Amino acid sequence: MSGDEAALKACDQRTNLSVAASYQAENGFVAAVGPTESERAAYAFLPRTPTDSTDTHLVEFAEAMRTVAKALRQVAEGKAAAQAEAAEWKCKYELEKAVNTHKHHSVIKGCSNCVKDKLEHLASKLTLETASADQTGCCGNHGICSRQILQDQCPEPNRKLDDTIVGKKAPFRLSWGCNEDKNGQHKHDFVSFEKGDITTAERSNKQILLKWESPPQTVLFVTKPNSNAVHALCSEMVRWLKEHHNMNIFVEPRVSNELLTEDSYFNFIQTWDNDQEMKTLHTKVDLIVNLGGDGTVLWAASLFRGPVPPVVAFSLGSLGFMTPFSSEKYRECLDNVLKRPFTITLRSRLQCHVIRDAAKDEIETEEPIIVLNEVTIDRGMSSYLTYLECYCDSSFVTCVQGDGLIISTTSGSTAYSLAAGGSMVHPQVPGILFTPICPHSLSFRPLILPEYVTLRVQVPLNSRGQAWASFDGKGRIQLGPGDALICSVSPWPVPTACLMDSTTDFLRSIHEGLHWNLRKSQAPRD
Ligand SMILES: NC(=O)c1ccc[n+]([C@@H]2O[C@H](COP(=O)([O-])OP(=O)(O)OC[C@H]3O[C@@H](n4cnc5c(N)ncnc54)[C@H](O)[C@@H]3O)[C@@H](O)[C@H]2O)c1
Ligand SMILES: Nc1ncnc2c1ncn2[C@@H]1O[C@H](COP(=O)(O)OP(=O)(O)OP(=O)(O)O)[C@@H](O)[C@H]1O
Repeated sequence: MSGDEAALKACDQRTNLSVAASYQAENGFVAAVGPTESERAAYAFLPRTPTDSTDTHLVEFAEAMRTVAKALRQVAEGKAAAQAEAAEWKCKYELEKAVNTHKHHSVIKGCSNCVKDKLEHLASKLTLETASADQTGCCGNHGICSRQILQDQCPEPNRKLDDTIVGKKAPFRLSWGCNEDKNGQHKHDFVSFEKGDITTAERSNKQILLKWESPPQTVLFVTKPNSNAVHALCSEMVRWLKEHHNMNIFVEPRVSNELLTEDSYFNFIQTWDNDQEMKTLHTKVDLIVNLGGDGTVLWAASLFRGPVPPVVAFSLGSLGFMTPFSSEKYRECLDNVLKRPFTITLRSRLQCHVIRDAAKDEIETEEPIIVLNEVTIDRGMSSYLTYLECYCDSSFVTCVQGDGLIISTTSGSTAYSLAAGGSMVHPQVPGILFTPICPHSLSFRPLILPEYVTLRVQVPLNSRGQAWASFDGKGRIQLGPGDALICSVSPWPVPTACLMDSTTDFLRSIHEGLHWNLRKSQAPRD
């Protein structure tokens, strides 16, 4: 029995005894019946518990319990803070490791600085508000602020065989609109305190434009399986891209087999054999072409745990919140995307770590699990309520008692979180959604928290049942009492090409996909 449980039991016993003793004393049969062990304890207690003070003792007891609860919460908060800090350090370590790996890779190629710059730019989470002027001059072109984030023009003396097949990645530039202030100076800082006055800088137009610096050369196809229509379209598009744009084509191993079985014409397509090769895809692929529904976009994103190339998603599913392009017009669309600047939505992702109680608070050594929609913690097969303690950084948020909890990105806000009563949020709003599933409480409204926080969801040691975490609806992991899940925004967003722009596409998807706020118009007055 733990110290807390012992304290609880002692308080409980004390209260029961005092109530029993006073009842017996008041009813005059204490002396008539032979004393049992508990009665003897009650007699011993009697001098200290006057019969008229039962209520006082109950109040004292409640206060003692509050103190115990407060102490326990403080301990848990301390633990949460330490673990959140550990998670943050782990993320920093992983980022640093990634930078070093790429640095090493590029030293071999004789180009250390450019790749390091690339990663450092990306690692800064594309913090566009605080970007410093680049060589072409910030706000140089008609108030459009731009930063070159990918530049790969260094000589590569030791190219590997597959590099010669694939060629090097096409450099591109990201631009976003911004307003200039009276002096023609654009304020990069989000908050300024010139002359002691706190002000937020004018909001920039955060619609981001991607412009290739040289033509992209390599496309990866990610396609929905078990669909004849998708397969036929994929083989037609691969042919077209090869014949009209002379592109290098990557496909998944499954699709490679299908295409090669179909026709030896497809001998030029490339694929990968193992996870290690898959992990280097982002260094070869300029663009991802996605054929399927939202689930296929989730799948494509899951292939890239680090940087993700821009995704052009053709709608071949039923809803299509993240798939704005029509497959009928694929030639026109791909011509545009390959040759002209196009707008993108930067969709943030969440990185999740599981901490096992048995592992003495150390984060599981495996890499973080990255989600584009959400991580869900639910009760699985258990018929008990889930009981989850939630912390935001080191502050206690709440205990979830219900079917579970969804921690969602803004892109995921139109998926499971929406079904559980969460708000729909524009994908470029920097936030994390905290949405309960069937909470057994009348007042548990969903929350939206800022993107910079670390969330921790803990299954308490005295939980009646297990909890289960699933990631974008897949890969369920069991969480036992004492286990915890830690989530924060990943530094690697998914850039998806827009049909129009981020806002127009978002509103279109909620109108067309969900018939949002569709109502017959009120009849005019007679
Ligand atoms: N009650 C629910 O609404 C519910 C339950 C479980 C899972 N889901 C969602 O399904 C997702 C997995 O999708 P899947 O395609 O692999 O499974 P799936 O094939 O079961 O499809 C689930 C549906 O969710 C839609 N969807 C997925 N992501 C979306 C998004 N960001 N915005 C709007 N709709 C979206 C899909 O278009 C599809 O119609 C999970 O991430 C979760 O969000 C929803
Ligand atoms: N390349 C892939 N490899 C393996 N599984 C995939 C791949 N692409 C998609 N899937 C899975 O196939 C399922 C269906 O895909 P998707 O959601 O794109 O199609 P859909 O259900 O027809 O469309 P919608 O989601 O719009 O209703 C999803 O569960 C998804 O995870």
